[in-house]
Amino acid sequence: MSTSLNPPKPILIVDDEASILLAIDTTLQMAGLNNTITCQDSRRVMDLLEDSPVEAMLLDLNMPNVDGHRLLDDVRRDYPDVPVIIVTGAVDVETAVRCIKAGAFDYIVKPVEADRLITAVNRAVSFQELQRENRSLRRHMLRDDLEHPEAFRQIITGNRKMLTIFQYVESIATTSQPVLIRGETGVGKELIARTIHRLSGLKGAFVAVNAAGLDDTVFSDTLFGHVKGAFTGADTPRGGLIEQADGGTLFLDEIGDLPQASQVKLLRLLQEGEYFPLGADVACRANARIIAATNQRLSVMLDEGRFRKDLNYRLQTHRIYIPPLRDRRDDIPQLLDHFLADAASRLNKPIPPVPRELLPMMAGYAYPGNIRELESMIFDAVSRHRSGTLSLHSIQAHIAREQSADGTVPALPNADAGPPITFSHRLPTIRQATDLLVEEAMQRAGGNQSRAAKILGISQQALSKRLKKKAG
Ligand SMILES: Nc1ncnc2c1ncn2[C@@H]1O[C@H](COP(=O)(O)OP(=O)(O)OP(=O)(O)O)[C@@H](O)[C@H]1O
Repeated sequence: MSTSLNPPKPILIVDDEASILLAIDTTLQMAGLNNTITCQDSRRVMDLLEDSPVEAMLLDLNMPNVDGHRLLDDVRRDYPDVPVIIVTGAVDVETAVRCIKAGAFDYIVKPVEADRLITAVNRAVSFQELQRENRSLRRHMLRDDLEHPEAFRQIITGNRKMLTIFQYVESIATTSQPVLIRGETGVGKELIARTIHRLSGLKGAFVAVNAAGLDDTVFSDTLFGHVKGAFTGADTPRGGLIEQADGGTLFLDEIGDLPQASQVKLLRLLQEGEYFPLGADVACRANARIIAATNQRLSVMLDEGRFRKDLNYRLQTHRIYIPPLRDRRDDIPQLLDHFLADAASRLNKPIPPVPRELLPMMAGYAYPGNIRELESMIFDAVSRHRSGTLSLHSIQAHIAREQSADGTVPALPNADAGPPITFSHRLPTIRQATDLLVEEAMQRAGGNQSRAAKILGISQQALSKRLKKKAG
């Protein structure tokens, strides 16, 4: 069995027997599918469909007046997008084959088993979602622009790959299926998750849970809550965050850190739409869209058996990979302007003019912490700024520190201790200063031209030219 959020359109149940209508309706309601319409008079079905579009239809075959076979033909002809699930007492294979040939989506024999019914309805709802998503994707690919650019305002980018992600986000935002967002730390996974929620039209809240470092008990208590007496100190029952996300989005960050036992519970939540608060014997139903994120390579974790394959499979109905900043360096100038203005406004300062060297320096760095790192480098520099142009000192020191930490280049001695260059009374000529800089960079890079070029914020070819000129 799999679960769905309530579909946007109702499920129409048609049967001439009131008791069966009630039984089917109750089964769906108990499974959380409470957007239904029931109809006992088959003559009204086509009018009903004309008045209000439906997500899927459950149809009895043997009914007085208009029978199910005829209705199936009419619905397939006028509403070919509506999946029709036949629910009938007829057990013969010929009838089943005839219905499937006529375009029925599924065929269920009475007495109806709850699991079988819910699976069929969820399959029909997922099918509809997929259809909507396909249509939306096609629309977006053809349009090549965004329908709701305002929803992406907080995400600064002009990068082609990111814009394609935005189009994908628009096309999946309204489905209820889970989304898995992958990408290194600080690339903007939560920003994208929030944007999906904003575009989803869901009325409930966006609730974020970070799974990093939580053991199974803490994770379960945080997410699912507990009943009174579940553990020492649980004096009152408490609802979990899943309750707060009811009708909204639950954002599970750092999903790769989930302990195995919690992975099983999350799988149940995704598959059955159910969870157990700690200490409870009776399951509760959840109605939240799940978005998960990870900065880990799940493929490696899957191979090593640290992440469940079934959970991975269930989570990644929709997958988004956000590239690291070093793979979209064309965004750096825009981000720089944005974070300068943002830091100045938060610190209540005017936006400082920046030296020409800043951009090349920033463009040559690898940003292991991605956009969060860029943001904090700029904030730090602006907070230290007093007057004149922005000092590069803190930024240079940060880059040197990071590069030495990951072994890219040897550390700058006392990088934090003072201004990066001190001048004697007589200034060097530009040529002399450039030669000295190149020499120093080559020394710090241990003779490696590509590293030295990175330190200097120029291309390797440009450095190589300068070295040749110097030698000549
Ligand atoms: N394109 C962007 N434009 C503006 N700000 C951004 C952009 N991408 C990320 N940020 C900012 O960078 C910071 C990190 O973003 P976010 O928390 O969404 O990243 P993340 O990938 O979820 O990180 P983590 O894996 O560490 O949880 C936030 O302050 C966010 O506002």
